[in-house]
Amino acid sequence: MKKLGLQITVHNIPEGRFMCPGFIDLHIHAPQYSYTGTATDRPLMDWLDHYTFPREAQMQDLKEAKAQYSQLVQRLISNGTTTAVMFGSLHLEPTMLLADTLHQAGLRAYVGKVCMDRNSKDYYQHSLEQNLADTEAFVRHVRSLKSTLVHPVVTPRFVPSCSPSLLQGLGRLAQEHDCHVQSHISESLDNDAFVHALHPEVNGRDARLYEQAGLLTQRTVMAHGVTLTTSELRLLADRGTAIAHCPLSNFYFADVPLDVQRCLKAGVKVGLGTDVAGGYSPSMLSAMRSAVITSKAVRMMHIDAARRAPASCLSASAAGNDGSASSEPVPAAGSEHHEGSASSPALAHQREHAAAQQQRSAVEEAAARGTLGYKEAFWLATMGGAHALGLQDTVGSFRVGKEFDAIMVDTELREPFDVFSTDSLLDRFEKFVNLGDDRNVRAVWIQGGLVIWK
Ligand SMILES: Nc1nc2[nH]cnc2c(=O)[nH]1
Repeated sequence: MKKLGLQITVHNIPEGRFMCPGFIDLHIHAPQYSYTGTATDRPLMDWLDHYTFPREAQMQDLKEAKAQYSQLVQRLISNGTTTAVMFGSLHLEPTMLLADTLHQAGLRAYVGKVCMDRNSKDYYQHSLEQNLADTEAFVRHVRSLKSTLVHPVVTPRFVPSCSPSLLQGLGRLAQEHDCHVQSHISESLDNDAFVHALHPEVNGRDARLYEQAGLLTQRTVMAHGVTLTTSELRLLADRGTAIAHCPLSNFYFADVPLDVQRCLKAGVKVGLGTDVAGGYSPSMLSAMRSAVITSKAVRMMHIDAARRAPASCLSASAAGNDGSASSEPVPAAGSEHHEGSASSPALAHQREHAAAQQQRSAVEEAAARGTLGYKEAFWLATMGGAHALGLQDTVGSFRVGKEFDAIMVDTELREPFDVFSTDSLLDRFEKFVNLGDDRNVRAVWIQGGLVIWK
């Protein structure tokens, strides 16, 4: 280093500590931080009206907003989050203040003013024109910070809150200003029912409305997507639109779990989000654990469905996934008798035997489905998020030429887990992912700058 004329201090990392890439939280609502850990008792549409809109509206008190946003940003960094994709609130000033707070703290962030022009109370919705004008003003404000870390995001809240004209206008703004887009898509059955009542012309499908408005782009991150159909997943993949998987909040709102492997197989980019306050933890370690548990639950559901499927379904599914006929079709139990058939006990026994065999195969097939482990969850929380944001050459892993967004993890604290001489470095890493918390995150760097040292 001296030869190169560089003044560099070399630090040796003590035994029991390691560095890893910082976490990328792909979906979080900043003005919901104050009630994180409470308000876990209502379904989505009710939860929004009852808790969320009133609390977000309180951000108009700029002193309160400053206090809450500063605390949130410190909490995120302390937990090892180095990039966050954030919803602000409906109002312009508090959301500009949020962007300023992120800029001052040095957190890498994509942040948006929330847009809503229907289906809320008057105190928490604006006209189409005001939403568009404020979004433009917000984009200009963030760009005026000249930050390489904080970027504006065009942010329609979700279809129930945004008229088609607003969606269209926001699609135009995103294109004109070359911005990222964030929203919610197909989050729950109550969302889908609401959208169906509003838009029977597109069969109530969020994806169709976003597509029509030009909001599905390669810079779009859509939260949830649990009820997306296969053709909608293909559409997202074609457009380069990513899904922010928010497994913890899905347990509360979603009705069905997101099958991450199905999304990845369809070519959709997937990362992880905390979805504070729908998700009650701001920690990405918690999001990783919930992602692993969700994928185990998806496998359980497949196994259970195979176990419960009546023989008639199994004989249909035994036709194979490609729809081709199986070599020995098994008439369904209780189906119309065929020539010289059920009267023979031997034939009935043969059918029962074949059906049981098919059921065993279906269960085995379901049990053989892969699930996410801690390594895959960690990948989603780092490289998955980086791909979702188009930052795969900038952050998410350690590679020459990337920016240094990193955390130093200490596993020697005896808190909140123990390590033993028998533990390898990989064991320590797995314990951190499964058992660790912010106490283990001893230092955080973003774009090479130290932002916390504890
Ligand atoms: N989880 C969640 N879903 C939403 N859908 C629309 N708004 C929200 C929100 O604030 N949180």
